[in-house]
Amino acid sequence: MDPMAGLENAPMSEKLFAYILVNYRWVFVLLFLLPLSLLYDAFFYVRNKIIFRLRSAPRQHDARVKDVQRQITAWAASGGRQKLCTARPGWQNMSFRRGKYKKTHYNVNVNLIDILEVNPNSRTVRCEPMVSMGQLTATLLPLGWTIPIVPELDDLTVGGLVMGTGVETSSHAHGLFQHICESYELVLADGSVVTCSATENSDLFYAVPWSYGTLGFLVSATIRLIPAHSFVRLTYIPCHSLEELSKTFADESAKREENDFVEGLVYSAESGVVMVGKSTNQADPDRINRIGDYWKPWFFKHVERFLKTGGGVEFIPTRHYYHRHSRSIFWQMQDIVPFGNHPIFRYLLGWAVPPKVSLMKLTQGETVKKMYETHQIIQDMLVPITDLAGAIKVFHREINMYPLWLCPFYLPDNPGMLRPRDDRSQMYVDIGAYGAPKNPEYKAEATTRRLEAYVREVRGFQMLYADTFMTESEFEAMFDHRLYDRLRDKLARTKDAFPRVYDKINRSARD
Ligand SMILES: Cc1cc2nc3c(=O)[nH]c(=O)nc-3n(C[C@H](O)[C@H](O)[C@H](O)COP(=O)(O)OP(=O)(O)OC[C@H]3O[C@@H](n4cnc5c(N)ncnc54)[C@H](O)[C@@H]3O)c2cc1C
Ligand SMILES: NC(=O)C1=CN([C@@H]2O[C@H](COP(=O)(O)OP(=O)(O)OC[C@H]3O[C@@H](n4cnc5c(N)ncnc54)[C@H](OP(=O)(O)O)[C@@H]3O)[C@@H](O)[C@H]2O)C=CC1
Ligand SMILES: CC(C)=CCC[C@@H](C)[C@H]1CC[C@@]2(C)C3=C(CC[C@]12C)[C@@]1(C)CC[C@H](O)C(C)(C)[C@@H]1CC3
Repeated sequence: MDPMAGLENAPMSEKLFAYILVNYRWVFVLLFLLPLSLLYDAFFYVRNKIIFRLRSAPRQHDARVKDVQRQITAWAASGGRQKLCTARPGWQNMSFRRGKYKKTHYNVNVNLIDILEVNPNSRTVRCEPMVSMGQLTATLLPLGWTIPIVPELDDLTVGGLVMGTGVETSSHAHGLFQHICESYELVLADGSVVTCSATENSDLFYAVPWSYGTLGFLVSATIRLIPAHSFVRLTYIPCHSLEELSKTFADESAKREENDFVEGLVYSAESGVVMVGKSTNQADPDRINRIGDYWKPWFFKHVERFLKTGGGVEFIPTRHYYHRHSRSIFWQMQDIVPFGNHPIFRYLLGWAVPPKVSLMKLTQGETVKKMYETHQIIQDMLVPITDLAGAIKVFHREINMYPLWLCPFYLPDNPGMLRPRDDRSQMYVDIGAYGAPKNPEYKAEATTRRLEAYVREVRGFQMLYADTFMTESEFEAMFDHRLYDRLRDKLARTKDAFPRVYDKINRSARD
C-alpha cells in the first residue's frame, strides 16, 4: 500500500505519521487490539454463561419486544419526523463502513441477544436478532444440531443476515440465509407485532430479506435445524486452467444432494482449488486436520499447497470447518499483521488472533480508512454460475487480485428483491474479492462501477455490506423493488418511518 497517496501536499510530519500508521499497524494491533479483543470476548462469555445458568433469557423476550414497541410509540408521540434505524453503532457491524444515518435517524434499541429455543421436534431454533454465528455454533453443535448455512465470520448476527444476506459453502444445496428461515417476528412502524412465514403474511416474509431494516424491526427469527456431524470430509481438487476450474466448480455445485459443501479459491487467472465437502461422523484418524488450532497455517495458504502437491482428502472437525477463514479474516490479516502466518508468530501469539473486526473498525482512524478506500477492494458479486469463467476474466482485467473466493448458491424463483435470471430457479456463484488490486489502473469508484455494470448485464447482484457506487436507477435495475414498494405502501406509517434501502446503502450514505 502507498501510504502517501492523497497526501502529496501534506506536511512531512503528517506523511510520516501516515506511513507509520499504515505500515506498522501491527504494533498497535498486537499491543492494544488483541488484549482488548480478548477482554471483550471474555466479558460476553461470562455474561452468556450467567444468563443461561439463571435461565432467564427466554422468559424476557416478550418484555424486550414490548420495549421495542414502547420506543416506537415514543417516536410517534414525539411527532415521528425522523426516520428510524436500529441503535447498533456503526463500528460494531460487519459492513465495511458506518451508516451516516445513525447520527440523524431516531435510534431504536433492538438489543436482543439470546437463543430462545432449540426445538428438536420441529427441527427449528428460535433466535433473537443479535445472536451471532459464533454463539449459535457454540450452542448448537454440543446439542447435536446445526443450521444448514453458517455464514462466516463469527460476529455476523441473525438480524444482519436476515435483513441483508448470508451465504456459505452449503448454499448450493440450501440457498441464502433467507431460505433457511421459516418465520420472522417483526415490530412494524405502527408499533404492532407480526409474524410472517411462507404461509402467513407471505408478502412480508418474502419482502424482508435485503430490506435492510426498512420494513420493520426484527425481534426473532425461526431457523431450520439439521443434525450436526463431527467432521467434514474435504476433498481438494486442484485445477490448472480457467476452463477446468469453472467446469469442475459448476459440476460439483450441481450435485446438490451428494455434496454438502462446495468452495473455490482462485489463485491466478488460470489456477485454483475446488473443495468438496461431505459431513460425516467417521474419520480416518491419519487424515484428521484440526485446521482451527491456533498454530496451524492460515487456511487459504494451506489450500494453495494442493496446487503443487496434487489433490488430497482431509477430515476437518465441523466447527473448525465453519470458522476456517476466521483466523485470517479470509486473507485480510496478511495486510494487518504481515508476518501473522509465520510459524513463530503462530506458536507464540496465534491463540490471540484475530482481533475483533468491530474494534479494528472503531480504532482505524482517518488515515487507515483512506488507504483502504483507495488501495483495497472489498466486494462480493453474485452472478449466474454459467457466467463464472467470464466473470473471472472481468475481475482479472479490472483488479488482477488473488485469491478470489468462490461460493455457489441456489437461487429459487421466489418473490422479493432477488429475481433469478429469466425468472427461473438456478445456481449462482458469489465471487468475493478482498484485498489490494494489482492492476495499476485500479480506481475504487470507476473500477467498481464497471464491475457493477457487468454484474447488472449478466443479471447478477452485489452484496450490500460493501461499497456500492450505483445510482438509484441502476440499483433498482439490479434489485426488483415491486413487492417491496407494494408493502411500503400497504403497511401503515412505513414510508414515513423508514428510509428506502438505497438511502441506507449507497456510498454517500456511509462514512
Ligand atoms: C453478543 C455475543 C457475542 C458472541 N460472540 C461470539 C463469537 O464471536 N465467537 C464465539 O465463538 N462465541 C461467541 N459468543 C458465544 C459464547 O462465547 C458462547 O455462547 C460460549 O462459548 C458458550 O459455550 P459453552 O459451550 O462453553 O457453553 P455451556 O455453558 O457449556 O452450554 C452449552 C450451550 O448450550 C446452550 N443451551 C443449553 N440449553 C439450551 C436451550 N434449551 N436452548 C438454547 N440453548 C441452550 C447454551 O447457550 C450454552 O451456550 C457470543 C455470545 C454473545 C452473547
Ligand atoms: N458470509 C456472509 O454471508 C457475510 C455477510 N456479510 C454481510 O454483513 C451484514 C451483516 O452484518 P451484521 O453486523 O450482522 O449486521 P448489520 O448490523 O450490518 O446489519 C445489516 C442491516 O440489517 C439491519 N438490521 C440488523 N438487525 C436488525 C433488526 N433487528 N431489525 C431491523 N433491521 C436490522 C441493519 O439496520 P440498521 O442500519 O438500522 O442498523 C442494517 O441495515 C449483512 O449485510 C451481510 O450480507 C458480511 C460478511 C460475510
Ligand atoms: C460473503 C463474505 C464471505 C464476505 C466476507 C466479507 C469480509 C471479508 C469483510 C466483511 C467486513 C470487512 C469488510 C471488514 C474488513 C475486511 C473485510 C471484511 C472482514 C476490515 C477488517 C479491513 C480493515 C479495515 O481497517 C476495517 C477494520 C475497517 C475493516 C472492517 C470490516
